[in-house]
Amino acid sequence: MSGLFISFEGIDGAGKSTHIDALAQAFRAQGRVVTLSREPGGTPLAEKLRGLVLNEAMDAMTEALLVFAARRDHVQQVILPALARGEVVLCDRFTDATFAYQGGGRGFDLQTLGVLEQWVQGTGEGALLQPQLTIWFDLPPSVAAQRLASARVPDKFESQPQAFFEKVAQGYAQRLAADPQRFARINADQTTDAVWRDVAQAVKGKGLLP
Ligand SMILES: Nc1ncnc2c1ncn2[C@@H]1O[C@H](COP(=O)(O)OP(=O)(O)OP(=O)(O)O)[C@@H](O)[C@H]1O
Ligand SMILES: Cc1cn([C@H]2C[C@H](O)[C@@H](COP(=O)(O)O)O2)c(=O)[nH]c1=O
Repeated sequence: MSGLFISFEGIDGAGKSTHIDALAQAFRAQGRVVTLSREPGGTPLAEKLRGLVLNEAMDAMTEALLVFAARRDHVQQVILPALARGEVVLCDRFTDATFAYQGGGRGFDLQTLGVLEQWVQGTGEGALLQPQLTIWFDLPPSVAAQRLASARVPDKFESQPQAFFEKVAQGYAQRLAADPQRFARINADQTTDAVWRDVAQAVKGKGLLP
């Protein structure tokens, strides 16, 4: 069986985590082995870098370099081996988040991010490791802020103003426009059941679940 790589994206509080476990269960019910992971993070080293990125003040380039360093370790240690074993890798965020947060939100140069993407995810002869499917939970920043206000103490990104998340959302929209086949855009401003229905439909629509 060939490996399958799915990523989940959206602004903070968009509702990704709520559905990743449910999708893992759906794949396990089909007899698939599932690797659940997240970015930044997913390895001991990358989790240390996550702690820095989410808690320390730094400029946009430092943030970009740290998330790509974490990604390199994660890709080498976890994602590629799991795909080689034929597993389903469900990853809470991947490189689209860097283009959205560091590129869109922070305004860091997109061309430089493209070079780093090639370095970190290049698999030879110009090919790039990318998810087969990216599920983008699209939620207005005002709604996400309301959801998060009652959910947890905000980290460095979650404390950003609404205008930052408007730019992050534009960053995601640009990534979708550049690679529409890979993306499923989900209206996350619905009940949890309705969002799950759309998530399941997106995965089935790609022929990844019966
Ligand atoms: N459809 C929904 N309607 C109302 N509340 C929701 C919905 N989906 C998730 N929530 C709630 O919103 C909050 C954020 O959800 P969740 O943690 O799944 O988002 P997330 O995208 O994983 O966020 P982050 O990326 O910041 O970790 C949680 O309290 C969750 O219970
Ligand atoms: C991969 C990645 C993530 N971020 C930001 C986005 C979120 O605010 C946090 C991760 O927190 P989550 O609760 O696990 O969603 O990190 C980023 O700025 N750049 C990235 O590449």
